Amino acid sequence: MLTMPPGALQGQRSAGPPKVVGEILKRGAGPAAPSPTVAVVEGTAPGSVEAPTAVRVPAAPWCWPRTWPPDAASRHPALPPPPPPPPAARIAPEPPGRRLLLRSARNRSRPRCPGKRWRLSSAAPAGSRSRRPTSVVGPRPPNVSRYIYIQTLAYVSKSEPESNDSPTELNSPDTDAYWLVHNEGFSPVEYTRKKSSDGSSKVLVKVFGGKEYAVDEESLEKMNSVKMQLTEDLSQLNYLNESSILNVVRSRYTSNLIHTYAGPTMLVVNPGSPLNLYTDKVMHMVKNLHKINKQPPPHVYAMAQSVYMAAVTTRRDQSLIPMGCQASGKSTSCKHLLQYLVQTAVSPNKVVTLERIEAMWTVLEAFGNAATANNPNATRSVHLYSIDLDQGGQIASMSIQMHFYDKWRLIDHPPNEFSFHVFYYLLAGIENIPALRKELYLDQINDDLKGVDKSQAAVEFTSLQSALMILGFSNTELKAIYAVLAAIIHLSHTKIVKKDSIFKDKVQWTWSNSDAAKRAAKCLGAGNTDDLFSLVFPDTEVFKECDIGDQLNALIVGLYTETFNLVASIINRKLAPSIHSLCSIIIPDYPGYVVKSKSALSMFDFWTNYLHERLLSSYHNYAIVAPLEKYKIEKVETAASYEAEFCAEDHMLKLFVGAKGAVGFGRSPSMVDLKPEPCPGLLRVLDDTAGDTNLNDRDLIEKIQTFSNILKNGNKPNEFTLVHFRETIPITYNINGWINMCRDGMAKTALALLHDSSNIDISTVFSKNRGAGLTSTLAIVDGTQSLRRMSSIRRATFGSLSTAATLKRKLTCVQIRFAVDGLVETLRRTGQHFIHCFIAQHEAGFTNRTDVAATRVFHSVYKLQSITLSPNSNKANPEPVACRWLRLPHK
Ligand SMILES: Nc1ncnc2c1ncn2[C@@H]1O[C@H](COP(=O)(O)OP(=O)(O)OP(=O)(O)O)[C@@H](O)[C@H]1O
Repeated sequence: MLTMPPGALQGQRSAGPPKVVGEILKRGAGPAAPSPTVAVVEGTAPGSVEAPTAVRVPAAPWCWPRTWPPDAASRHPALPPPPPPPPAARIAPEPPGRRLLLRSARNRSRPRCPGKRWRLSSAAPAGSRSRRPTSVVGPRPPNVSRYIYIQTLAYVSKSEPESNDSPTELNSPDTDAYWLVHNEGFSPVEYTRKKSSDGSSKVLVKVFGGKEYAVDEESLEKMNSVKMQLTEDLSQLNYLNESSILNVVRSRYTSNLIHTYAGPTMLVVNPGSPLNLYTDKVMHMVKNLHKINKQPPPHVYAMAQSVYMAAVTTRRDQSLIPMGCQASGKSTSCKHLLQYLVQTAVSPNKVVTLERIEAMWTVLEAFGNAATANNPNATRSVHLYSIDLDQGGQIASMSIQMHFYDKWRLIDHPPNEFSFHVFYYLLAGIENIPALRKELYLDQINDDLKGVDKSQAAVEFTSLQSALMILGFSNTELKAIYAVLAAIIHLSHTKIVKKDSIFKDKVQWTWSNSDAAKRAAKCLGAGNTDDLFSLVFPDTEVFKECDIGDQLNALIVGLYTETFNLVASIINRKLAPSIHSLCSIIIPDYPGYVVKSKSALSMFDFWTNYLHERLLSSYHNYAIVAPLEKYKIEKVETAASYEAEFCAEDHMLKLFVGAKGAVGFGRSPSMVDLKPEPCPGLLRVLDDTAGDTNLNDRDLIEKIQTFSNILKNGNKPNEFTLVHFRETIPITYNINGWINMCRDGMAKTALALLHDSSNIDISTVFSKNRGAGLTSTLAIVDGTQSLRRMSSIRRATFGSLSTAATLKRKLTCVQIRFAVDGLVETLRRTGQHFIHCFIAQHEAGFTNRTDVAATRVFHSVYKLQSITLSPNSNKANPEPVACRWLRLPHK
């Protein structure tokens, strides 16, 4: 279980930049540096990037056309097109009053637009080109130091985006430039003239300084002025299309500007290596800009500040939800958000301090993170951080909820991946504590750290220990936790095998490695090996041969789950005293989804993707459905096609939860309904199959295969494919062992074993702790203000266990469904704010269309929001470009 290939731990914390991004950075990033071939893609993890057919991009943006692939002409054979229809203005200009109304609504929910605000308050005469009289910032407030004030002024002057509302600019020759979208990416071209000789719809475009091509008009996207290249807010773009959005994000990224506003949400591109962006100075700057009523440039700190202000002014719970694939930077963003909040809303009682937050992070990473193929420090558990604010807007307390984690990783994991960090830390670090090592019999384990950077792991163990001390773990608690971890390590060295028996008709079982079993029994305080065996398998006759091994695995999982629960509950004890709080800021951190993987994905990835689907649905509702509803009420005209394209039914959610369950997703509670339904969802099929003890994996795949036509069979008989995220990312799952994983037989046994342990430390600590062991799958740690307010999770999980569904509810799969429902419902009740995290993929051309699935998902939202909400929408032709991505075939 714990064996690691060489170099396993070497890359963890000190991993440096992911390979791909590292290569980009090596080429040099900065305004003066040549633009690297970078497309911003979400969904391709660094480790799994396949180098696409790269489009070579010269240094200056205006030379990009040379990258046009040689076979482009054959793909777009030159045919004379008919004259183009004038681009239809899809959105009627808003009446002035209504526009104001909309803008004010937008301003409430998002950071203010600096340019607009400045022009409104400017004393400059009409038509003046002077951009910034100092009066805009106003006199220095008494509480702002002169130094900071001057610095801030200088910063504001630099960060002011280029003015883009002058009609002359909009009609500049720049606007004759287009992006030509092709299979390899997008290239800037000059629109020349229509070809109509053969009556086809092809148009002639000229690559800057190069050849002419006849292309479909549909493949052209209007280019924005070059001045908008580094715009801070995508909604400020005059022409919103996928190429322009990617071009801005890409250009900003190469200038080390990794944050970009996109209406009320924010995009963050993972720089891959630490940038000097998260310093105290930046934090002060964001705070000071806020004090002088000025919108800070895009930054996660700015996002945290606006969410904090929303919580304080509305007294309503707010949430900040990072979204993205594996290694896209979600956890890093969460850390920075927490860091800013803790330093801004200083806890008066000193309960929540930066030191404790960092310690909490270290502990949770050790227990809940693991090295995967895509990320050496991948989050493998779902957490919800809740910061509770008091009447004065200061932090009263903080709590974490741990929802579910990749417990199956304890038993088995892909060959190039590892188990949870804590095991390696313990094995390496305990070498420096010989007495404890001997006490836990870990001196007899010598192969688990083969190839591991032991010194690095030992350093991590030291910091884990100091973090545990900071969080108030007592010596007894530490000893109990280490003992259970050591027992898990010993149990992983043994199996259950058949024993030679004198009774021919009776099968007898024993430990394959009785020494390891003995050590485990001693660590757990469970007597000798026979005692442990009879505790785990009270009646071996009822077990089938294949189930015996599963019982042992389930015991290991049960023990680790209880330990993880205990850790979470002790952290909460320290950070969440019973103090009255008014509202909370909630930040979820959860594993990212995997887009490209060499092997089919596991059940945990299935659940993670389900969670992502649900959050994407919430986001979709927040960003598209809700604004459209508002327009309807306010009788603002919008393009009908938007509704058709964006508000279409979400087939994937319907597939997951059935037609009935999918109704009202994102807007109304959608707790799992266990009553029979004619068209049950995929999750129900899983529950039903796992609930029937006579069925196995083969039955499950049979049921799945006859389930729906949008669900495709994988390459192998035990695989199936789902096209996730609004039908953009196909993901293949391998269902081997799913049914056993769903049946959680040993949770109670593990808890009972710990409670009845003859090891006083273990029995005291585990029976004393209330939060531990409520269920084996999720730890709902009780007792804090925010949790009392957000009772949905507890109700969903523990309510009415006497119904006929009780049995089913004990299944792991049902518990995870409840956990996801509860989590999404908790977030739904708050004011939601989203941060989209992305990975830059080098050598992807300007964008590899087949890889930008998530980009397709997110940009459409900005297109809609920006065009309908942007003050620019009636100044130039906004030319909403049809969403081709919806029609692109998957490769
Ligand atoms: N803003 C940033 N600045 C510097 N490095 C970053 C930033 N964001 C992410 N990284 C780096 O990228 C790597 C992956 O980040 P992180 O673990 O936060 O991703 P994640 O989305 O949480 O991944 P997973 O879903 O696998 O948990 C880390 O090594 C981290 O240091």
